[in-house]
Amino acid sequence: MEWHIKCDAKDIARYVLCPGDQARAKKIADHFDSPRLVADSRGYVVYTGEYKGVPMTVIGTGMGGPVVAIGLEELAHMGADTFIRVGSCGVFQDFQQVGDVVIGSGTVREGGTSTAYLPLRFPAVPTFSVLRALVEAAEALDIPVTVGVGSAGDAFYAPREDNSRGELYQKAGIVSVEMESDTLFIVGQYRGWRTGALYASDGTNKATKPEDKEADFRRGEENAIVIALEAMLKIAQGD
Ligand SMILES: O=P(O)(O)O[C@H]1O[C@H](CO)[C@@H](O)[C@H]1O
Ligand SMILES: O=c1cc[nH]c(=O)[nH]1
Repeated sequence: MEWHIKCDAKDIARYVLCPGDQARAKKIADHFDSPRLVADSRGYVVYTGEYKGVPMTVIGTGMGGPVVAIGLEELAHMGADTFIRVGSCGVFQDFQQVGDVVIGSGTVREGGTSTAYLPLRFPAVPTFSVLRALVEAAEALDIPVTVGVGSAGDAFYAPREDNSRGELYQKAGIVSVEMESDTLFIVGQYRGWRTGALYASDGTNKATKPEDKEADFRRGEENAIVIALEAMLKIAQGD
């Protein structure tokens, strides 16, 4: 029995979707046939079921690098080896709207947890086969996505002296800001897991917001969920 995620290893699938938001984990599990809540401890909620015949697990980790590292390490102890983060993000580019889906091709490492695994000179990037599966799933579903480099760090409400960081990231073409992909990619690199990540834009960092931000975000969230599920299905079918 793992220390934080209390369940039987036979309740964990090899293929894992890992949002931060526990409510999103339930939404993902609702796409499974016969989803079962297999663990609910220390803020982690874990469901296992089948998606189109393939056993999959979804974990709502909560926010930030430490809980992702602990949660996924314990799932890996129980046999998981492929992880797709289904997250939300803020954005930097003028063309990006609330509800857009971003697929991460890399992450600027601003969080602390990943540095306990590999120094900052290691790039935080997804596994190519997972990135490709995500892009192909989006194309097959005819859902437009932005593929690009994002950023992830620990401090959602960090005080900023000025907007120089935002201006730099906009100029450099950075397309997302969230809190877990740096940890996911680096811990995965170190442990030999396959990882990928996509995010629904909540537009937090945009100056102009659409009238109905909530509805637009929820549409993007559902799009990210179905892209992730279809990508994971293709990965599993290829194994
Ligand atoms: O929607 P999730 O997956 O939680 O991701 C984003 O949302 C949280 C912040 O609001 C952070 O966890 C950030 O990474
Ligand atoms: O970390 C995050 C997540 C969503 N939106 C943001 O602006 N930041």
